[in-house]
Amino acid sequence: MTADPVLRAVGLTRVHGHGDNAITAVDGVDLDIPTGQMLAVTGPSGCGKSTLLRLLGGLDRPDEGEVWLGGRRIDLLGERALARLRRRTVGFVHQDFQLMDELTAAENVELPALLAGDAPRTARGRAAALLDRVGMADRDRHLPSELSGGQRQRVAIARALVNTPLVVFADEPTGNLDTAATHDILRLFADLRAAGQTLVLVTHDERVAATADRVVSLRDGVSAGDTPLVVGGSRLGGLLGWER
Ligand SMILES: Nc1ncnc2c1ncn2[C@@H]1O[C@H](COP(=O)(O)OP(=O)(O)OP(=O)(O)O)[C@@H](O)[C@H]1O
Repeated sequence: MTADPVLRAVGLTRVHGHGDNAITAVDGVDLDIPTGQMLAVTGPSGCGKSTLLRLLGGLDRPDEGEVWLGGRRIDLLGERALARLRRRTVGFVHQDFQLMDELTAAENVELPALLAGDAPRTARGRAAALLDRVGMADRDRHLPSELSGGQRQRVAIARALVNTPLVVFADEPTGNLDTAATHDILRLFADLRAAGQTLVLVTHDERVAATADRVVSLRDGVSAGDTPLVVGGSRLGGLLGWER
């Protein structure tokens, strides 16, 4: 067991459906994720990766087991308390970006800060700084429809960061991107990790998994392997073509 993990799962189990249609998507998973770790969850289609991610991020509740985030048990919280905690401590990045079509890039990033109670000016300032950080400062007034896939994903990452979450979760964040855009997003995740951000990614792309500190493989909802990779070293630098 890791000392003081930022995220901990104990005996996590989630069954979808009922009776004959019941599927145990996640089956007794234990996981400790220390602050600053970049963890990749891999495995074949349907093995439970997304379900596990949603449980860890408080978007879904386990049928059995516990989820601890920032030292707090979250699976027993009521809906409102969980939503409030999620807003402040969790950032989510989806494969299909899930930006609001009618809002500009800047407004998309500001929105979670406003919902969390920040003053409009504060939210605007935070959004501007984050769009700059992800290389999108010059596109802040564009609508999502006016951006490429990679640019949309960068906006989605800025949005995930706006409330300085304890953990950023990403579900196949490069699944809809071409090679060049994938490379940009991986570089951005590597920068976040270097800045101490804890990241949990779901991917079936081995190139993406290879940029993580640690890879957990799932098979039929069960952890089938847990591989620590070289941390902060040549493996990541070599893959991205740059030295840390
Ligand atoms: N809401 C749901 N209702 C019923 N079954 C579900 C639901 N969500 C997921 N499942 C089932 O649970 C299992 C795990 O699904 P999950 O989406 O977590 O897998 P995954 O590894 O992320 O798959 P993929 O790589 O294809 O996205 C699958 O058999 C899936 O069909």
